[in-house]
Amino acid sequence: MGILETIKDPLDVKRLEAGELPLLAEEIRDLLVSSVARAGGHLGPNLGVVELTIALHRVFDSPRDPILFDTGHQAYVHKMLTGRAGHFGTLRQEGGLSGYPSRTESEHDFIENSHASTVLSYADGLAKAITLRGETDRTVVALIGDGALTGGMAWEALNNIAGRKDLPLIIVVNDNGRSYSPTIGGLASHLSSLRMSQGYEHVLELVKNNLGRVPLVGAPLYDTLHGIKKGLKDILTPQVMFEDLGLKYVGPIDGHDEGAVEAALRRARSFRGPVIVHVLTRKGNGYAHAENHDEDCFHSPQPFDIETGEERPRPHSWTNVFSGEMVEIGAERKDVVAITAAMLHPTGLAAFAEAYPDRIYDVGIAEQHALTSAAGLAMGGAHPVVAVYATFLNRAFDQLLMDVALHRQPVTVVLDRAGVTGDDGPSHNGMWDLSILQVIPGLSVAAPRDGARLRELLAEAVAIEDGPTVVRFPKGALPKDVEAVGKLGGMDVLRTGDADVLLVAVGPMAEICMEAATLLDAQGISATVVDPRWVKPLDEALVLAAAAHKLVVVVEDSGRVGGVGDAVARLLRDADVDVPVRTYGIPQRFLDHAKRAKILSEIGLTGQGLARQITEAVARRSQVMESHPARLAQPTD
Ligand SMILES: Cc1ncc(C[n+]2csc(CCOP(=O)(O)OP(=O)(O)O)c2C)c(N)n1
Ligand SMILES: CC(=O)[C@@H](O)[C@H](O)COP(=O)(O)O
Ligand SMILES: [Mg+2]
Repeated sequence: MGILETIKDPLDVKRLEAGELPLLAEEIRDLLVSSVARAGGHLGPNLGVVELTIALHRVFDSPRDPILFDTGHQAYVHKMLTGRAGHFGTLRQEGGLSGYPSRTESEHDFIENSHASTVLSYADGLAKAITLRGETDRTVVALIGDGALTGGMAWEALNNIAGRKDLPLIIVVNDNGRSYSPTIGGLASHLSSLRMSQGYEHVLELVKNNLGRVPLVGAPLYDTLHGIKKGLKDILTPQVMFEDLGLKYVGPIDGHDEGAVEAALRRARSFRGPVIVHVLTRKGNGYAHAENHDEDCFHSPQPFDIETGEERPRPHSWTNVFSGEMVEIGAERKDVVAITAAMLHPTGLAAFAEAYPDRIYDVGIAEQHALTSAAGLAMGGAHPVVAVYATFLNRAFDQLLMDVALHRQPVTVVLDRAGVTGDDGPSHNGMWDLSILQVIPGLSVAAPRDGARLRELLAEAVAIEDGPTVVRFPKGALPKDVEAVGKLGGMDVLRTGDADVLLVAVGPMAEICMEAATLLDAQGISATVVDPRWVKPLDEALVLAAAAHKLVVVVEDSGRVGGVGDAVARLLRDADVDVPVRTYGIPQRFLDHAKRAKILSEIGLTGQGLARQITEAVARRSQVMESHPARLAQPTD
């Protein structure tokens, strides 16, 4: 029986002899590789924190000492050491282990939000609460990556934490030099200068070979080293930088030397005040295909072959089309520049970056900065294209509203992963943008239904110079192109029917609307299908189309509250067109992780599901009309 199988609780980790830990680490790595090879998930980040997480659970007493993870994608080892190793066969499966911390899974898990750069704020609050309650024997531990440390919230929190010498808080900076790609910016250069300098290698060698293993003498010698390090300040700037902030700094520590990490953590805990422990790790450590994976060290691979490291091929995706179109646009429009928030490859901007290296900006995990910097670029005569995952735009809402739209700046925001994403759980679904964007004056929003329309609408968006535009599309494989059979104002008519139902298909929902229309024929219900293309502002032609039908159905891959359906209902009400509007979309709740297709099916966003719901709506409508012939003002569904 392996060691890992015996770990039911962090106490079991504490009981192990130091000599057993390398074998435990090996078993953990084996389980990480086999689990992610089967189901996909975050391999590189978790391989990099094996020794670090073992040390955390040997030094601190989770959950009394809360151990918090920024973003949470690197918490698989934490899950294994808190009794869940046996569940990794269900990783990221519906009803199985979440790929992020989950409060319902374990008392050892605290933060479920996968949006980066939040952990220090949680830690600040938790540490204040503990202090207020006089629980002096507790310590809050926050693990933050070097990438997450480029996010503004992290510095807001650091500023607050530095002002409180009494907070029992240990900040572990997991510095592997990468987000997906190498981390950018001034902070990263600080950290990387440390890693690259000769003097640092000497310092690390000293730390690695002497202090970590000398329990009694280690601490004073460590202080001496710190003193010496002051003399090397041109080399060890992070210490200076953090200490200038008023924060104690311990490090840099070799994050794959479990003993050294343990010693550093114990030392940091003895300070009883906010301390930064700077740990150097390697993303993908221990699995060569991840270590040597140029793009992102197997940050979040598809299922793959363990022997060869070959990932399951990814289907031709919306992102691929966006990537190619951006290169085309970049050739024609020298004013077009692109901005990524540390996700150059995942958002498809790598090809643009290669073609136009002086017109790409990677701002780090800093979406707020990305949007306001884009406003500045636009004021300077550029047309920026900011590519982010839809859910991460939430963080930059005020910047889009007050820095971009208020000044009517021609910025194009491209939202990848719009709609249900699935595997990454509730905080990753792009189900908010069509609601929050409705309130932004002067902003136009396009939702392409297929690859051909993505190319067209992206070109239209970057041609709009009197205000901001948004183009949104979902995760995953492209559907077949659906050609229009006519036009209605600026809208595409995809199918003409009689007066029964007007189906308004938002973006990729066109595919299931066409399927539903065919199924409705069999029920004797005739549906017209239109694709608005631009869902904000809505096309006035929609009013006339609606007036000619008995029921309007809007289908959107976004939260129903305040989305396109509500906008259509408002448009018709304002035009005194008294036709009932039904909206089918994502229920306004946090969706548990599961495969995208499974979630869409469960919430009725399939051809069959739609046909069934519309049939029921038409039947309800008929009953109402029979029993109350006077048309009742119909609120939206
Ligand atoms: C606000 C936000 N933007 C983007 C992402 C996407 N994302 C997930 S992990 C990651 C990289 C994190 O890098 P780092 O903090 O260094 O952790 P590592 O993966 O290196 O352990 C990014 C950009 C996110 N989760 N949250
Ligand atoms: C943790 C995080 O935010 C990303 O790594 C996310 O898991 C990427 O998901 P995709 O697979 O959709 O790129
Ligand atoms: Mg990193």
